[in-house]
Amino acid sequence: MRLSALLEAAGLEPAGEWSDAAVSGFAIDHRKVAPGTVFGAFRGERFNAEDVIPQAIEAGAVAVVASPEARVEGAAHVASEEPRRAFARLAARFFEPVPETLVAVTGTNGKTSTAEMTRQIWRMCGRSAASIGTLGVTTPDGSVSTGLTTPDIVTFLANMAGLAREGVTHVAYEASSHGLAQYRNEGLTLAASAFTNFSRDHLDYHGTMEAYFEAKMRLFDEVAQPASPAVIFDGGRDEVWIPKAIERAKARGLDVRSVGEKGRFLRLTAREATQLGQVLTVEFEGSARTIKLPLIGEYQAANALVAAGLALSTGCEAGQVFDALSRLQPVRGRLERAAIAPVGAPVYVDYAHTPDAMEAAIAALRGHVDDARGGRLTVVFGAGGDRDPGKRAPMGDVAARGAERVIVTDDNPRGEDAGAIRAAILEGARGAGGEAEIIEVAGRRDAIAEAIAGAGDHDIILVAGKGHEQGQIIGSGDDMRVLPFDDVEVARECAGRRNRDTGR
Ligand SMILES: CC(=O)N[C@H]1[C@@H](OP(=O)(O)OP(=O)(O)OC[C@H]2O[C@@H](n3ccc(=O)[nH]c3=O)[C@H](O)[C@@H]2O)O[C@H](CO)[C@@H](O)[C@@H]1O[C@H](C)C(=O)N[C@@H](C)C(=O)N[C@H](CCC(=O)O)C(=O)O
Ligand SMILES: Nc1ncnc2c1ncn2[C@@H]1O[C@H](COP(=O)(O)OP(=O)(O)OP(=O)(O)O)[C@@H](O)[C@H]1O
Ligand SMILES: N[C@H](CCC[C@H](N)C(=O)O)C(=O)O
Ligand SMILES: [Mg+2]
Repeated sequence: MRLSALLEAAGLEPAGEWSDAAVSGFAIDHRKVAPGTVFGAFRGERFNAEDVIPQAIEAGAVAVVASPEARVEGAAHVASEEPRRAFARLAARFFEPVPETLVAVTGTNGKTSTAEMTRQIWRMCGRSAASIGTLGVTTPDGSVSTGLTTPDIVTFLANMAGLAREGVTHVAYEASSHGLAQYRNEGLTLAASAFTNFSRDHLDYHGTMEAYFEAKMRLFDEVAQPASPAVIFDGGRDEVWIPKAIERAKARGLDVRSVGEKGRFLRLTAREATQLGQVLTVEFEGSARTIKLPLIGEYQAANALVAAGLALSTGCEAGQVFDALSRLQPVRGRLERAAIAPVGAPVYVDYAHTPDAMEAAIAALRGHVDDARGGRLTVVFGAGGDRDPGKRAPMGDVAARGAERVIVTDDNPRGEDAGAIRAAILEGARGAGGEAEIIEVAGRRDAIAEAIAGAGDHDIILVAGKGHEQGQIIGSGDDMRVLPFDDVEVARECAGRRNRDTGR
C-alpha cells in the first residue's frame, strides 16, 4: 500500500518526495519498527519517542507521525498537533477491512460486562460476534489477553482486521478513559456507542472528575458517527453526570436511547430478585415484556439493559434480544459464585475496584444474606498500587458501611508499599464509625482463608477487586513480577482445604 494513498484516505497532507513509499505496517514502539513501517512517535508519560526517531528510521521506518517540532530526517514527517489521532486515522486506513458492525462502550464500571453481554446477545441472534476489552479479545473460541482494557491502537486495529478475516461481523469493544484520551481506538465507523455510568476512578491520571468525564465524552464528541445511536443508562439516581452525558450526546446530534428506570428507549418498570437471578419487567415500543435474567444484582440488570439497547440498535429483532437476555451466561469474575465454605456460606468473586462498584457489589449480595438467622456479609479486598490513591479510603468506607466483616488485604501493590495501601483503606473503613469488624490480613491468600475459616452458616463472602485476574502484580518497571493468583481458584482451594481439615 502506498503512503500517498493512505494519507489521502485519512484526509492528511501529502508526503511530497516520500509519497511513493510502500507501507508494510504500523508501530508505536521503535523496537517494533521493520522496513516499510509507519512509526508513531509520541510523547508519553515515561518516555518521549521523538528521541528515538533516528533509530526508527534506521530500522526502516518510511514515515513518522509526530508533532510539528519533531526532527524527522530520512523519512516522511507526518506532522500533527495531535499525532496520536493522526496516526490512528492513518492506521485505520491500513488495517482493512474491519467487521461491519462495531459498537463502543464507555463508563466507569460495567464496560466489560456490557461488551460481553452484547457479544452474547448478538451470538444468540445469529451474528458472528466478538468483544475486545479487559477480558481480552473474546470470540466463541475463548479469550486472548491484550494486557489492557483498550489495547494500543496498533494491537486494536490489527485485532479488528484479524477478526474480520475470521468472519466476525460484530464487535463490541470497551473504550476506557485512558484509551479515549490516548486515541487508542479511533478511525473506525461505529454503528452505536454506549455509556454505562460515571463515578470516581483514575484521578491519578485525569486529575479531576471533570477532566475524567471529558475524556469519556470524546466517545460521543469525536469517536461516534454523527446521528448514530447512543445507548445511555439512566436509572434516575445519578442526577449529575448522566444528564450531562445525555446532553453531550444530543449536542453532537446523536440518537440518544436511554435505558433503565428512566429510560425512554427501554424502560425498566419492575425488578424482583430471585435466589439465582431476577425478573425484570421492561417496556419497549409501548408493550411490556418480562425477562427472567439468570444473574443477580441490580448492576447486572443495568448492564444487561445497555447491552440489549446496543443489540436493538444494531438490527437485532426485539423478541430475540429479550429471549437472549434470559439465556445470558455469567461474565467471568463479576459476581461469580466461586466456592462454598464448609459451613455452607457461598463465596462470590467480583471485580469491584472503585467505591461505586463496591457499593453495587455489596448491594447485589446484601439481599441474599439471611439476616434473620444471623447471616453476615464479609468483604475481602484491597486496592491497586500506582492507581488513584484517593479511592482507597472511600472503598474502605463503603465496605464498612455495607458489610459486617471487612478484611483488608492486597490487590496488585505494583510499585507501592502494600502496607501503606492497606492503611489508607483501613483509615476509611474505621472512619465509617459503624459496627463492622475490621481486620487487616497482609497476603491475599491468607485473607481469603481467614474469611472462609471465620464464616458462619448463613454468611456470604465477597472477594472483590480482582475478578478474572490471573496474577498479583508486585513491583514496577524492571522489578515487576506477576505472581500467579486467581481469586476463584484460591477460594476453592481454601474452601476445600477447610473441607479436609474439618472432614465436612
Ligand atoms: C498511563 C497510560 O495509560 N500509559 C500507557 C501509554 O503510555 P504512554 O503513551 O505514556 O507511554 P510511554 O511509556 O511514556 O511511552 C511513550 C511512547 O514511546 C514509545 N516507546 C517507549 C519506549 C521505547 O523504548 N520506545 C518507544 O518507542 C511507547 O510505545 C509509547 O508510544 O501507552 C503505552 C503504550 O500503549 C501503554 O503501555 C501505557 O499503559 C500503562 C502500562 C498502563 O498501566 N496503563 C493503564 C493505566 C491503562 O491504560 N488502563 C486503562 C484503563 C483500565 C480500566 O479502567 O478499564 C486500560 O485501557 O487498560
Ligand atoms: N452498571 C454498574 N453500576 C455499578 N457498578 C457496576 C456496574 N457494572 C459493574 N459494576 C461493578 O464494577 C465491577 C467491574 O465491572 P466491569 O468489569 O463490567 O466494569 P469495567 O468498566 O469494564 O471495569 P474496568 O474499568 O476495570 O475495565 C463489577 O464487578 C461490579 O462490582
Ligand atoms: N482496569 C483497572 C483494573 C483495576 C483492577 C485492580 N485489581 C487493580 O489492580 O487496581 C485499572 O487498571 O485501574
Ligand atoms: Mg473492563
